Amino acid sequence: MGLLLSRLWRMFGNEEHKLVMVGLDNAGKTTILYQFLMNEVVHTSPTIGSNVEEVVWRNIHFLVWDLGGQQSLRAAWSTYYTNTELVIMVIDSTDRERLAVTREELYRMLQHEDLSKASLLVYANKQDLKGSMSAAEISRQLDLTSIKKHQWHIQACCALTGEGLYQGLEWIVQRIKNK
Ligand SMILES: Nc1nc2c(ncn2[C@@H]2O[C@H](COP(=O)(O)OP(=O)(O)OP(=O)(O)O)[C@@H](O)[C@H]2O)c(=O)[nH]1
Ligand SMILES: [Mg+2]
Repeated sequence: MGLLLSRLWRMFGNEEHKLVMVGLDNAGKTTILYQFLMNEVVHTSPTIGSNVEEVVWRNIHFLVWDLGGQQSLRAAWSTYYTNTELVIMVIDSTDRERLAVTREELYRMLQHEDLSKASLLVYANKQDLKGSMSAAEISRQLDLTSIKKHQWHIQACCALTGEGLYQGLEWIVQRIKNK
C-alpha cells in the first residue's frame, strides 16, 4: 500500500526534489536559477547566503537552492546538504585559473555523507564566450570519470540564451524516473 501510494504521489507530480546549486562566485548560478523560473536573464549581484525557488519542469517539482559561491561562503554549503537528491555544480568555462579550486570544492562536497546518494550535474556555463573550455576539457581537468559513487553528467550551456540548460534538466529527470 505504501509503495502504491508513493507511486500515485509521484504520478501526480506532488513530490518535491531538493536540488542544491553550487560553484564558484561568478559562475552563473543565480542567472541559471532565474532562467529556469522565468525564462529570462535577470540582472544579478553576488549572492550572499542563498536564493531558493520552486521550479516545475515536466510536472516535476524541484526546490532549488542557489548558494553564494564566494570563498568566505563556501564553508556554509554543507549546511544545505540534508535531504539533497541532486547537486548542480556550475562552472564558468572561461575561468581556467580557478578550475583547480573548483575541483577541490567538488571532491570535498562529494565526500559529505549527506550527499552520499545525490546525483551530480555539472554545467560548463558561458559557452558563448571566446576561449571557453569545452565540456570534454573540463571533464578531463576535473577527472570526472574517477567519480564512481555518484551518478554524474556534464552539460555545456549558456545561461544567457538558455542553450543546454534544459538538456541538463532532462538528464536529472531521467535519474529521478529511474529511481
Ligand atoms: N557571457 C555570459 N555571461 C554569463 C553567463 N551566465 C552568467 N553570466 C554572467 O556572469 C555574471 C555572474 O552571474 P551570477 O549568476 O550572478 O553568478 P553566481 O554564480 O550566482 O555568483 P555568486 O552569487 O557570487 O556565487 C553575471 O554578470 C551574469 O550575467 C553565460 O552563460 N554567458
Ligand atoms: Mg548568485
